[in-house]
Amino acid sequence: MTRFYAQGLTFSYADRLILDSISLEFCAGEILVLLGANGAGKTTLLQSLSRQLNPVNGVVGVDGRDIQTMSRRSLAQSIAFMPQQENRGTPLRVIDVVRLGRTPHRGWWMPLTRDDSDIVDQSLEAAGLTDLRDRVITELSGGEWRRMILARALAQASPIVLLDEPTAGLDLKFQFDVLDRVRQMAKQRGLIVVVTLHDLNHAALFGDRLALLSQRSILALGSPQEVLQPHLIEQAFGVSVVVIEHPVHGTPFVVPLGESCTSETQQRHGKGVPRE
Ligand SMILES: Nc1ncnc2c1ncn2[C@@H]1O[C@H](COP(=O)(O)OP(=O)(O)OP(=O)(O)O)[C@@H](O)[C@H]1O
Repeated sequence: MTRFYAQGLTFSYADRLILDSISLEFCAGEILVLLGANGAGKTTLLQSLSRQLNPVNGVVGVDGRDIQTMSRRSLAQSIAFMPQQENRGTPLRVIDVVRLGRTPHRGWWMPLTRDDSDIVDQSLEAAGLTDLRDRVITELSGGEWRRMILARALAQASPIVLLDEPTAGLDLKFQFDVLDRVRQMAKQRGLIVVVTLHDLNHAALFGDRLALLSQRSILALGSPQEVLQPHLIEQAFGVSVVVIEHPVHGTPFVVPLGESCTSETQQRHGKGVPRE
């Protein structure tokens, strides 16, 4: 079983400290969701975990090996990363881009094996792209494009999958479909999945553990029930919320009340203030 961890991870842009000595241990079969306000450092953390960025201090380790010492190929065999943004580039077909996910396993010059093709097909299906496999990528919508980048990351079939806002720009159905598929894969294949999300209720539904980033550190780490508490959310996002139980799933369900939660606001929502 793969071991993946960050120890004392510190990152700065010039003299601006973004992450201050972050330590995390990731578990196989688990989805860990990174949460935090805009600019809290979620993408920076994911990029540091995948060696897109080099920390000024600390170590990211896979099975006891510092990722800084790994070859590009061996790193790509261990860690798949779905970026938040990417240039649209040349007019390839969707299937050609997803096939690129297999490169760390076969090299540029080797033809796809039957296994490679099966994995590509499964990844296209998981991202709901089977019908769009021959579409030229310059003709994709924003959401279709994001799903293609996700499919390419899944096709890498690495034991560690890092997804930066995989649901951004997706419609309601695909927001759920994609997270559900990723969760199934994490459980079936024992993957380590680290994902950034902005929707706290999606995080509660799909995350096994949540890490809430604030002020360059991890403010809270634990189950959705442990992390999605009003005082922690207010501290991280500056928004007052109430947290109720999801009527179907029983998970925490966060209802924002707004930036300044006055007794007047609460009264309007029928919370906390007794009627006269
Ligand atoms: N290339 C860069 N040069 C300097 N500062 C940067 C650079 N990229 C990001 N930053 C800063 O680093 C901080 C963390 O950015 P990051 O993208 O990690 O935040 P985030 O939590 O992912 O935000 P969001 O929710 O908006 O995606 C922000 O203050 C951002 O302005």
